Amino acid sequence: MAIVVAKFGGTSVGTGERIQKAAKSVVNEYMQGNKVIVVVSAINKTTDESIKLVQDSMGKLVTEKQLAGILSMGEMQSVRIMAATIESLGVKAEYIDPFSEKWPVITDSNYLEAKIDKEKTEEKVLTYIEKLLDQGIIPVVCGFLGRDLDGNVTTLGRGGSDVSAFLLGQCIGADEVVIVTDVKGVMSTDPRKLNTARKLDKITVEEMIDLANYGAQVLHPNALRYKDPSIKAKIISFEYGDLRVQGTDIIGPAYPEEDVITITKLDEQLAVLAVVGEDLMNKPGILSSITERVNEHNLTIYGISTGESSITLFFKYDDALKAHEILHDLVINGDMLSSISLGQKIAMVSLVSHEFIDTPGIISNITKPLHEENINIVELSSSQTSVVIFVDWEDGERAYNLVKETLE
Ligand SMILES: Nc1ncnc2c1ncn2[C@@H]1O[C@H](COP(=O)(O)OP(=O)(O)O)[C@@H](O)[C@H]1O
Ligand SMILES: N[C@@H](CC(=O)OP(=O)(O)O)C(=O)O
Repeated sequence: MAIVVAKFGGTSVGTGERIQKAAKSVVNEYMQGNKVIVVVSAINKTTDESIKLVQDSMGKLVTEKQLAGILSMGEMQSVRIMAATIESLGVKAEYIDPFSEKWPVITDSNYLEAKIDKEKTEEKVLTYIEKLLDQGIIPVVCGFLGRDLDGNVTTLGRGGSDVSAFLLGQCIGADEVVIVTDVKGVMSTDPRKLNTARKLDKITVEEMIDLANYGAQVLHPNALRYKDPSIKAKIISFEYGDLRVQGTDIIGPAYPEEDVITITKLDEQLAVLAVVGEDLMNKPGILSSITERVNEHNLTIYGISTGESSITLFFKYDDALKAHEILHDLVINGDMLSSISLGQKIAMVSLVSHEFIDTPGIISNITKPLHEENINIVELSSSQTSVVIFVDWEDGERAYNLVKETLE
C-alpha cells in the first residue's frame, strides 16, 4: 500500500468538470489500495483576482496579515469543493484548512512568505494526517497556506501549493508526490513562450530547481527542498484524469537534504588565461569565436567571465598551455583582440546550496573571511544556487578550509 500525495494546481480544478475528473483520479488511486493525501490550489485565477480586488479597494493600505487572510479564501473554497466531490463518489474525505484542529503546516508569522517550521509540521502530520489515512479517509489539504503559532493564517508565497505537497510528502514518508497541472510535464521551455517546446521524460532535482529559479512557473523552486531521493515525483497533465499517466519524472536529489551546502575544492591545478581587446562588450561573436576554437581541441573550460576589455577563462593547467597557443593564433590573425596573457596557477572552490537564492549576504559571508586572511580572489562567479571562487593555487587549501569553517 503506497502513500501518494496528489497536488492539483489552479487550472486542474478550474471548472466543475475538471474538479470531477480530479476527484475521480483520486478515488481511482484509493480504490487500488493506496493512501492518498490531496493538496489543492485555489480555483483558476482566484488568487490573482483577490489581489486585484484588494488593490482596487484599498491599494497599499492593506496589511500583510489582512492580505494573507483574504488570499487564503481561494484554497478554503477549493478544498471544500474537492472534499465534497470525492464524497459524492462514495469515498470518505475531509477538508483541512488552517482553522482546523488537524491543520499541519506550521510557520512563522511572515504572513506572505512564511517560513515553515518543519519539526512542528511533521508532528502535526504524524498526529492528524496519518490517522485520517489509517481510517481510510482522504485528507484534502489547502495548498499555499500555513498557520503561525498564534493561529493566524499565513501563505507560503505565490505558487506555494507545490511546496505544501512536497512538505507533506516528506513528513508522512510518502512513496510518491504527483503534481497535476495544465501542461503534459516539464517542457524544454515554457510552451506559452515557444510552441516548439517538447516534454521531457525526466529531469533531475538539481536541473528542476535551476529551471524554476529562473522563472519556470511549473514548479515552485522551494518545493524540491522537501524531496528525498526515495520519494518518487512527477509532473503530469490534468487532462487524462489519471494519476498513473506518464509525465515528467523528477529524479534525485543526488545530495540528501541534510547536505544543505556542499563545498568542494577541485584537486587539480587550473590556470587562468585573459584575452584582451578594446570594447569587447560591443563585439558580437567574440565569445563564440573563442569557445569554438577551444572546443575544436576538446579543452574543457572551468570558468569564463567577460568584462569591458578582457575575457578570462579557466582551464586545467596543461589545457591552459594549449589554449594559450590556440587563442594566441586567434588574437594575431583577427582584428577583435589585441593580446593574451597566461596567468598564475589557480585553485577552484565550489559551493552549491539551494538556500543561496534566499540567503541575503551570502557572497559577503564567503568573501569576508578570505579578505581577513589576505587571500586574493582572482575571480568569483555566482548563480542562484552556486558560487565558484578562483584563488591562487597556494591559497586554495586555506580558502577551502576558511569557507568550510564559516558556512558549515
Ligand atoms: N519548462 C516549462 N515546462 C512546463 N511548463 C512551464 C515551463 N516553464 C514555464 N511553464 C509554465 O508553467 C505553467 C504551469 O504552472 P502553473 O500555472 O503555476 O500551474 P498550476 O496552476 O497547475 O500550479 C504552464 O502552463 C507553463 O506555461
Ligand atoms: N493559489 C496560490 C497557490 C498556488 O500554488 O497556485 P497554483 O498551484 O495554481 O500555481 C497562487 O496562485 O499563488
